[in-house]
Amino acid sequence: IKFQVKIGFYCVLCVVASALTVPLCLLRHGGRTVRNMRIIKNVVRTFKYLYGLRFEVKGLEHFKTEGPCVIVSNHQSILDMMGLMEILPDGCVQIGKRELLFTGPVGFVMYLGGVIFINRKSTSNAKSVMSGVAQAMMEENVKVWVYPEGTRNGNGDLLPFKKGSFHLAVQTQVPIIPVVYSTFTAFYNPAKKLFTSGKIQVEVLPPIETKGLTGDDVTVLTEQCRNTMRETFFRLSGMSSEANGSACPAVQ
Ligand SMILES: CCCCC/C=C\C/C=C\CCCCCCCC(=O)SCCNC(=O)CCNC(=O)[C@H](O)C(C)(C)COP(=O)(O)OP(=O)(O)OC[C@H]1O[C@@H](n2cnc3c(N)ncnc32)[C@H](O)[C@@H]1OP(=O)(O)O
Ligand SMILES: CCCCCCCC/C=C\CCCCCCCC(=O)OC[C@@H](O)COP(=O)(O)O
Repeated sequence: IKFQVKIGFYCVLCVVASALTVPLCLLRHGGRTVRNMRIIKNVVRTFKYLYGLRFEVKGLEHFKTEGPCVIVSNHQSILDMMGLMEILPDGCVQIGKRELLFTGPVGFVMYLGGVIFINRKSTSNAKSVMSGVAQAMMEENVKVWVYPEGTRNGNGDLLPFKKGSFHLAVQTQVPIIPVVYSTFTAFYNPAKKLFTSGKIQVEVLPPIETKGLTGDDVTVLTEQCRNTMRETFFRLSGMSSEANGSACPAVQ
């Protein structure tokens, strides 16, 4: 029951905070713009105190690169939104599934913040949205945050990566900046109905340059980036990776 109440409260909090933030965004900037993300970020960053969550962040200097880039990170839960806002650089929009647009005030505030919605059920639609993103990224100098696993995954490992964000980076020749969050399983586990306070280690990794790469390099690039993120994920989570690809808690 306590678990459901905490998650329920999180959803209510998101809805109420969004409903209050929508007028702020409209009054401040008049409509959809990535500049609203600053307002949203400041609101969301207060949520962690209600849940006793702490973020320990390393590598923020890697965000200091000027100009557009593609940020990729692991995706464990709807709670990731707090981790995202904890470190989100200015001028950065996220790619989200289209269904999120229809969540009332939450969808509206995402829209106002510039979130780009994709239809995951249609590869051709998702690809054409991504090529629009490529153009906007370069013309409007924005960064794009993508969850390359394409869905939430709380199983203590990373899912295979979708290639859309890597195509995007190669097509625009911008760097990829990986961000890794340690596993939530010690404090948040829906299967065990566990949701307590906890600490999350976050690491922003050095940019991966894509200058000179072509579409033919995307598969290798995707795999290399995933391997680096996976190693970091296990290290930050205090786990050791096994040769068969599964993960187990380190014996310490
Ligand atoms: C104030 C209070 C506020 C309260 C809170 C409210 C709001 C907070 C505000 C903001 C927070 C926002 C947070 C948003 C989080 C949202 C998280 C999500 O929704 S995650 C789910 C959606 N995201 C993704 O899916 C991204 C990752 N997916 C991809 O990149 C995919 O590749 C894809 C582009 C979606 C396409 O996927 P699909 O499954 O259809 O196809 P494949 O990936 O299998 O690709 C098939 C084939 O095509 C090639 N390909 C892919 N993309 C391209 C491309 N751009 N160009 C060329 N080719 C492409 C790919 O390589 C495959 O070919 P092959 O197998 O031969 O290699
Ligand atoms: C009028 C309709 C009202 C509906 C009320 C909706 C209530 C909104 C509830 C919770 C808000 C939490 C918003 C956090 C945003 C985080 C986005 C997120 O993490 O989405 C999950 C998505 O990445 C992957 O989805 P799947 O794992 O594939 O599934």
